Amino acid sequence: MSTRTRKSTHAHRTFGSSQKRLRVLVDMDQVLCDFEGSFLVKYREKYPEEPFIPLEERNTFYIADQYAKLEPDMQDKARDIWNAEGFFLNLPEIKGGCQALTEMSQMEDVDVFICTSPLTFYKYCLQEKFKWVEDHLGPDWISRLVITKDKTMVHGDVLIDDKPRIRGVRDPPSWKQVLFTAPYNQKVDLRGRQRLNTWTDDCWRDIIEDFKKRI
Ligand SMILES: Nc1ncnc2c1ncn2[C@H]1C[C@H](O)[C@@H](COP(=O)(O)O)O1
Ligand SMILES: [Mg+2]
Repeated sequence: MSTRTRKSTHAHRTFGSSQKRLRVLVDMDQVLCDFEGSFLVKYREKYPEEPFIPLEERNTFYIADQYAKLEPDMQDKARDIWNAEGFFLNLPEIKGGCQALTEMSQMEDVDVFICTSPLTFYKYCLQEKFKWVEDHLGPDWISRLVITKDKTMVHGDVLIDDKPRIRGVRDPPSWKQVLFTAPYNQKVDLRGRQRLNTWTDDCWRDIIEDFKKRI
């Protein structure tokens, strides 16, 4: 079979139906991959004498914004950590995330895509995101990876994402955000959004079932 006509069982099953299906978009950084935890470990290894911000005291989405307040050059030191080769590739999984994604993709009438934004300094980040997905979820998921600077441009019913405020050219976006809990979003106004605290219980399943009833 040629590459053009070959379809994985997964893709065939999910794209072939005319029935209304729930399209779920799932973010990577701090939803599937532990960006914050890994940053802190690597930062402290590289700068053991410098001040740092413990995870529970992180209060801005962008790490650099909070580190800039410590000392003027701290945001550059922080940026060097995630701009380095291998940072994205070696991010540990947020516990239970890949298992939940696999199970979600097997739910009836649900299509799951990964939707993530790259760094503007994209030299390593782009290819490492693809490799991370292949390593942790398998090669079939490569065709389900959407990398965009503007998530509002991606069509979906639900976006599971940790970013407190997601803006882009489309306002409102087609999707409803489910806010995945992270240290810096604990106190934000939910503005009608649901929250998902963890992948390790079955709450995500209840949220998806609830959205299925609404489409
Ligand atoms: N907590 C974060 N601090 C700094 N930069 C971050 C953080 N989480 C994600 N990022 C980076 C990594 C990505 O390139 C973009 C957007 O991430 P996304 O999880 O897709 O919103 O910002
Ligand atoms: Mg994120």
